[in-house]
Amino acid sequence: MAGRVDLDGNPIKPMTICMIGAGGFIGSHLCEKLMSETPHTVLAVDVYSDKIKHLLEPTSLPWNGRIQFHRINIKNDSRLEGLIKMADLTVNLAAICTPADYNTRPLDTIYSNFVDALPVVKYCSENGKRLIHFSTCEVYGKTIGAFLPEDSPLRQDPAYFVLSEDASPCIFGPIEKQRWSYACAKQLIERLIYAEGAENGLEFTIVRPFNWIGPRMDFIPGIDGPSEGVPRVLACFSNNLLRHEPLKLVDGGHSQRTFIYIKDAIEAVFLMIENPARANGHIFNVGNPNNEVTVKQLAEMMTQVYSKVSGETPLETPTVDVSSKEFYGEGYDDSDKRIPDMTIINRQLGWNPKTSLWDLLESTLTYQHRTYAEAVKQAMSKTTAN
Ligand SMILES: NC(=O)c1ccc[n+]([C@@H]2O[C@H](COP(=O)([O-])OP(=O)(O)OC[C@H]3O[C@@H](n4cnc5c(N)ncnc54)[C@H](O)[C@@H]3O)[C@@H](O)[C@H]2O)c1
Ligand SMILES: O=C(O)[C@H]1O[C@H](OP(=O)(O)OP(=O)(O)OC[C@H]2O[C@@H](n3ccc(=O)[nH]c3=O)[C@H](O)[C@@H]2O)[C@H](O)[C@@H](O)[C@@H]1O
Repeated sequence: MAGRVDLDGNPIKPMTICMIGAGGFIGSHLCEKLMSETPHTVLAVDVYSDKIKHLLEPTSLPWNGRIQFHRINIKNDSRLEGLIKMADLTVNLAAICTPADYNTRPLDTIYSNFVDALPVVKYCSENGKRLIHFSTCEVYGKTIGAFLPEDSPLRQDPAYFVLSEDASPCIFGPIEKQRWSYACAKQLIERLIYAEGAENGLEFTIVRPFNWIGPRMDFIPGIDGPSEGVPRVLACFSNNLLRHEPLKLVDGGHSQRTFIYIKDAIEAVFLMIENPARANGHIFNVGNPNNEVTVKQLAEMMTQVYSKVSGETPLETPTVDVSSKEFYGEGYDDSDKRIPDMTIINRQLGWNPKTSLWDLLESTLTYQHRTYAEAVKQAMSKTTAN
């Protein structure tokens, strides 16, 4: 750890980071890397700590004293401002960010992604503290190309689908499509942070993750989350594979996504944390444009990879189509395609993703199998016995 320097060759001083939402998927990976590779201190704020328990106990861990857990709900806790004041930097990850909630719990979604983030922005601005705020690629909504005729040659032109921070519009569906409650709340908090920067000098960085996936993402329904819960696609498909049931393709699985390995993405956040002069005032796409698939192709690849890591033969019919209304309920809508423009992050931080989709699925599904296969088997045999 000694002699660590930033991208401009300046020594990196140890800092204190207030990380809100540290107990979630991204937070757990960020805390892990900060503890093992840097001398920084983390004030970890969340309502849950299960995913970072291995970093908090036992007290003999080499980073003992450099990570403190604060069980705080940021909706209503006066201790938050004190923690932000104690820190050099605040990283805000707290959010409701599972699509199944956007149309079924739109109020909670808007409060979580906009209203609850307001005090965090305010405290950072008033106390002259730096903020890294987690937004989403969903702020782009749909591509311009989605509105062209199916056979238009312009659909192949990157100008109509590549999503760039400083040029692409944000295209959401009508209000009754409540899917967009999340994207709209995230967009408004981005605009507020940007305005705090412009009018009051807030030092900020906004991160727009593009489908980061890996171990510890969300939950497996009925095992470490509610049986009726609907997590994001990686956990939905993992759950189907663990239970030997067909993977459900919403509206045929034609939507396209680019998936990036969490460990590649965390490298980018690291560079932002330790290179404030290059990261402040910027909005960054963080994704892997080389890993594009349709959801149907993702299902097929996950089926193949899972068979390899588990040694189990895939089902004869590995997928089944389901309507979005049946799967998510009224008010669902979808982003058609998500290719991140990498120009700004390349220029500012020299960062590029490394891991192919096959490789990231192999390590992630190995983890899923090792962590959950036995528990799922036991839960299923109990259900059969009853
Ligand atoms: N994973 C991705 O690919 C992805 C993509 C786009 C955007 N994001 C954004 O990144 C952030 C983190 O995402 P994640 O995948 O780690 O999600 P996550 O749900 O695993 O983590 C969010 C954490 O915030 C905590 N939290 C929520 N409300 C809170 C509150 N009121 N008080 C205290 N803690 C609270 C939750 O308990 C959870 O541990 C979110 O803002 C999300 O919108 C993630
Ligand atoms: O990860 C991101 O970058 C962002 O996008 C996600 O949104 P989305 O990609 O639509 O969510 P997933 O649940 O991962 O679904 C991906 C696609 O798979 C489909 N899907 C999902 C689950 C399933 O079982 N079957 C299925 O076909 C969905 O309809 C969607 O088209 C979430 O909104 C956020 O976590 C985040 O902001």
